[in-house]
Amino acid sequence: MGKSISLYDLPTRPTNMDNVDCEFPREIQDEMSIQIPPEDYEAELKLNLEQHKAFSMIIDVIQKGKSGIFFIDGPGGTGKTFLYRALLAHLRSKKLMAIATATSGVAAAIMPGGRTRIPILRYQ
Ligand SMILES: Nc1ncnc2c1ncn2[C@@H]1O[C@H](COP(=O)(O)OP(=O)(O)OP(=O)(O)O)[C@@H](O)[C@H]1O
Repeated sequence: MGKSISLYDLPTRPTNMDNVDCEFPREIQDEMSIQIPPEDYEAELKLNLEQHKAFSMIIDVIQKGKSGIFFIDGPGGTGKTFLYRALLAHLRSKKLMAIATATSGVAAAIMPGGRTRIPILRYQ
């Protein structure tokens, strides 16, 4: 009681949140305003051979406008998240929508814009 909400280090409220005339619903605006960490742009240049192969395969399918499901597997610490971050940065830098979801909050938190639920899929 009596404390300011600003003391709780919460994410800042998007400035366009009240713009009801905006072309896109709030969830989509939120996705489009995700900040890409500079190191995630650089991750694309640092991918190892296997990461690069997966990266190219996935981006190629997207660029061709095809659909696909990819399963990335590997022992802990082998760079799966590193690859996801490179993919997210690449797609978002091209103004494409890339929704990062995970089944646990911890897993979601290690990806920029990661979330455990996807209300955005209500929109078509
Ligand atoms: N190509 C790379 N170049 C530089 N560092 C990398 C590369 N790939 C992975 N790393 C680093 O290796 C560490 C482990 O990678 P990452 O967290 O992506 O592994 P993971 O497969 O997702 O692990 P886990 O399954 O345990 O979550 C991280 O510090 C990451 O930054």
